[in-house]
Amino acid sequence: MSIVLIGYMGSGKSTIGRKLAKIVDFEFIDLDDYIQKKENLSIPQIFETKGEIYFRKKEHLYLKEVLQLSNIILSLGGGTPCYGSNMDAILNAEGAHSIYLKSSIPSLVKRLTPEKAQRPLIAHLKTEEELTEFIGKHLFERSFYYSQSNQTVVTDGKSIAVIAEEIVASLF
Ligand SMILES: Nc1ncnc2c1ncn2[C@@H]1O[C@H](COP(=O)(O)OP(=O)(O)O)[C@@H](O)[C@H]1O
Ligand SMILES: O=C(O)C1=C[C@@H](OP(=O)(O)O)[C@@H](O)[C@H](O)C1
Ligand SMILES: [Mg+2]
Repeated sequence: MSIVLIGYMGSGKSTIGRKLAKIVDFEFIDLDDYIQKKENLSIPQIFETKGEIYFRKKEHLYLKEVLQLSNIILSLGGGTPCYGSNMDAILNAEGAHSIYLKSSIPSLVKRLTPEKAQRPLIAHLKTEEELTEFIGKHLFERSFYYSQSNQTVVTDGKSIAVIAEEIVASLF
């Protein structure tokens, strides 16, 4: 069995995935890290030099690759389930259990403000108001995909450790 973490940028996929993998002693794969290693470029460099469409093509290719693996905790990028046939591939992958880490707009704004620069889609947004407006619209569009996950876990007001333990308790 594998666990696939889904959710908007800043929902905690990478941080919670790493923690979860330690608890259950599964291999941890962060799809963004996987792409960066395979392409030998950082995510901002890929967007800057090759463009978003190239990134989405590689994201699809490597998603299919890692979905073949078992006993992994897989943290996706925020956009992964929202392009092409990716969400269907996740839902149909054998032994994969998908979890949507659901976070409110204010929580996302708070977590993403200090980390905007590493995320090309929001790096240009200057004020808290701009970030709030962008996330509100973007999350509305993407929720259609996220909400197809097998399970939803609300993250607001919970620490990383509490969320990881909640997931473990719900699964085993
Ligand atoms: N539940 C939480 N409580 C407090 N901080 C959090 C929580 N979830 C994530 N964070 C913080 O938000 C930032 C983004 O988390 P990250 O795991 O990179 O999100 P994602 O991979 O979903 O974009 C990190 O600094 C992380 O420590
Ligand atoms: O939401 C998105 O489209 C993206 C989210 C990022 O991952 P995180 O959700 O881990 O920040 C990364 O894949 C890329 O910057 C694009
Ligand atoms: Mg991440």
